[in-house]
Amino acid sequence: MNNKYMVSWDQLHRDCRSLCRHLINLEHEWQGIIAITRGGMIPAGIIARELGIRIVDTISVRTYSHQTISEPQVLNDVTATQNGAGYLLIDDLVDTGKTAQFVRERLPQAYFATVYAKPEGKPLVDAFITEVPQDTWIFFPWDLDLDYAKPISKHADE
Ligand SMILES: O=P(O)(O)OC[C@H]1O[C@H](OP(=O)(O)OP(=O)(O)O)[C@H](O)[C@@H]1O
Ligand SMILES: Nc1nc2[nH]cnc2c(=O)[nH]1
Ligand SMILES: [Mg+2]
Repeated sequence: MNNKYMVSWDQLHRDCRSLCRHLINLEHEWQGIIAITRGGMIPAGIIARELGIRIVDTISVRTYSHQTISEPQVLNDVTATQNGAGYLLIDDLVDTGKTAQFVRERLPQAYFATVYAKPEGKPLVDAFITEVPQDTWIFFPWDLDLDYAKPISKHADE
């Protein structure tokens, strides 16, 4: 994928807090949160803090190896609930929707929210905050490093 969308820790925190405001406006008493690991873990932690939720479970699903998609694989299943009723289901993003569809089949009653969404996958989630184009790869702060940036003009260092 040629285009990149780089997310800083600040932006991630802001976008997670925007998602929290949406969730609070639903005025629902959540039983707990289920994070889809690994990507959903940091957003789920921020949401747990803002909403005062202390029960956080996980379902570990792997669909990608770097940027190559394959079939979703459950590496560790959720334990707290049968069908997700009363739970918030949190992932970092929905792209093709393959992971979301797979998890939804297991937890059909959960309220599914992601921080970022691409057009193909967005119909599969109940809520998201920021839309990113389909041809763009999202880089999260936990995958990035602070590094030297070359000047935009090729004459700048002369
Ligand atoms: O909508 P999709 O096309 O299915 O892509 C979205 C999924 O891909 C990433 O997970 P990944 O499989 O890379 O595992 P990870 O969360 O452990 O990094 C991301 O965290 C979502 O869970
Ligand atoms: N980090 C990251 N993981 C993904 N998994 C599926 N799409 C994406 C993406 O755009 N960025
Ligand atoms: Mg994931």
